[in-house]
Amino acid sequence: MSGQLNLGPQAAKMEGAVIYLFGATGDLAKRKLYPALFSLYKEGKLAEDFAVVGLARRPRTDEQFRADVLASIQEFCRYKPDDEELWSRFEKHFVYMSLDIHNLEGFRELVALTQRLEAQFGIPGNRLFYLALAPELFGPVSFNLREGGLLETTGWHRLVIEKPFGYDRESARELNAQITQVFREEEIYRIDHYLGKEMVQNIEVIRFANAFFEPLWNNKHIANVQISLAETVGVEDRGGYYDKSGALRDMAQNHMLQMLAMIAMEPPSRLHPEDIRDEKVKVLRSLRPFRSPEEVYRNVVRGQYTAGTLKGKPLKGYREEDSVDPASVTETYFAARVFIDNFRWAGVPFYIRTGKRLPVKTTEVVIEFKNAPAGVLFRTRNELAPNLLVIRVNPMEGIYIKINAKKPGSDADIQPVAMEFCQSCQVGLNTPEAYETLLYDAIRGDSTYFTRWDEVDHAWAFVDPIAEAWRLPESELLFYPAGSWGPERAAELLAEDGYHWWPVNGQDEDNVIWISNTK
Ligand SMILES: NC(=O)C1=CN([C@@H]2O[C@H](COP(=O)(O)OP(=O)(O)OC[C@H]3O[C@@H](n4cnc5c(N)ncnc54)[C@H](OP(=O)(O)O)[C@@H]3O)[C@@H](O)[C@H]2O)C=CC1
Ligand SMILES: O=C1O[C@H](COP(=O)(O)O)[C@@H](O)[C@H](O)[C@H]1O
Repeated sequence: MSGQLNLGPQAAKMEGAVIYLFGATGDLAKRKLYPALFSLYKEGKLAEDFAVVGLARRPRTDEQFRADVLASIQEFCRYKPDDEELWSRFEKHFVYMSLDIHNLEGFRELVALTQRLEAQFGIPGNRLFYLALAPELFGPVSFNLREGGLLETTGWHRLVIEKPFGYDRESARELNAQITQVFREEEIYRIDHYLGKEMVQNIEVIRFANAFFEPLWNNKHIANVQISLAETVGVEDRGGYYDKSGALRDMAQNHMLQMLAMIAMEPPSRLHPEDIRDEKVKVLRSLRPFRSPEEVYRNVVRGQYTAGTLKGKPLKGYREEDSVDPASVTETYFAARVFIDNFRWAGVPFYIRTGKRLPVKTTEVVIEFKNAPAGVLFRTRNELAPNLLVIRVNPMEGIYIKINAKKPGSDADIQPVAMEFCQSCQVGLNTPEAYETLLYDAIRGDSTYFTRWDEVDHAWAFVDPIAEAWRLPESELLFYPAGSWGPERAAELLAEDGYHWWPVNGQDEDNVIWISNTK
């Protein structure tokens, strides 16, 4: 039922709803959620039958709240609110109520406000509860929504929750037990914003809508898979959260394993949310677990940035960042060699890495194919480069394939040629933001690109032994200067298997010829 892939007769239907934004004064609402709502409205994806109730403890009048929303859209939205008539229609849908989520009486008052909004905007009793709150508040909000009477409605009700979903498997299970006392699994939409990205959703299309990739998509033809999620930013003003989380929990447990699952899953029998998620779960269940701390140390790299420079600008080390423990051992870099123990992928290493304060901001997936049979043809020529399929997720979007071809005018010298489809160059960088896509899907009831509980549970099962091994005194934290590519050990991981990390972000070896819709 995905809007992106399956807009057929069974496409999810857009219905009006009251959207309750818990955490309305917070950073996420400001940077992502208000801009997403405005873009949806501007593009006509939200009609007039909706209302947004901003909820947080701070006092705000409706007017102040609307001014905050306007400021956030001016700063962060891909559309500017310069059409006054459109803006004045849009802002009327926003109201604010000061509410401490522990105050049950306040939830009862919210019922009265809801009824007024439903009547005013002709909303048929549908309610979307978006929790842009710290996870420890998810349980109490859920209980108070039920006890306060907000779930007694003639329409649907859905709960959208932010990451992190737990700190480890046990805490995730506790959290899930709390919210499932109130909401059914199919009413819970767990956000992983990477699943809302155009090119992550495009993985399915590239794989399943092209005849020539899928037959090669296995251990007979693929040598290794590399997933890089590099960031130039440090921890910014989120040091308090990040120092307790680290790259493993912040990025690997969710975004990286989700991308890995999309690359590795079997074709689903239908493009139905449950069928797709069933296939992803099978991948996560097949991840080879690290059975001892030694296995973790052999296959996983844990790094932290020290002071360095990026584009000539001096940068502090992680331990000097605001709200970070000066003796912190939290990792800002994570890399691992991972295997999927199933028939399709047996023996194929998946190398995954993520880090803060790396030289470029980029998310890319490289599929490296096995070489043509060695020594049969062209053995006297220069060494052949392997074929690559590269999926560029973020911020540039597109794909390229790298093949070998004869160097024109030469004596049949062979050179690599990269053929690129740069999607963002063609449509501009104005593709929908992940949060736009996901909010739209949640309102339409399309859960394809939200993580189901069993996915989260299996991801924690894989990650927990790594975190446990890192707690032992013999675990080594490697340091890398800000602005570098991370600890050298991450390169050794691949070198041990005869591979190397392919350059990302369109950088490449000098001898590659580019054929691109950009150049
Ligand atoms: N910011 C980001 O980029 C990302 C955030 N997330 C997740 O989103 C969630 C929110 O993050 P973020 O916006 O950054 O956090 P902030 O700390 O900026 O905002 C928290 C919000 O919660 C409200 N709040 C806190 N306690 C209560 C309470 N008892 N009753 C009612 N409201 C309360 C605060 O408002 P007030 O103080 O007025 O009550 C504020 O609006 C977290 O789970 C985070 O991990 C996930 C990915 C990215
Ligand atoms: O979830 C998170 O993602 C961001 C990176 O997201 P992107 O869309 O900008 O690639 C990361 O900076 C943050 O630490 C993490 O919580």
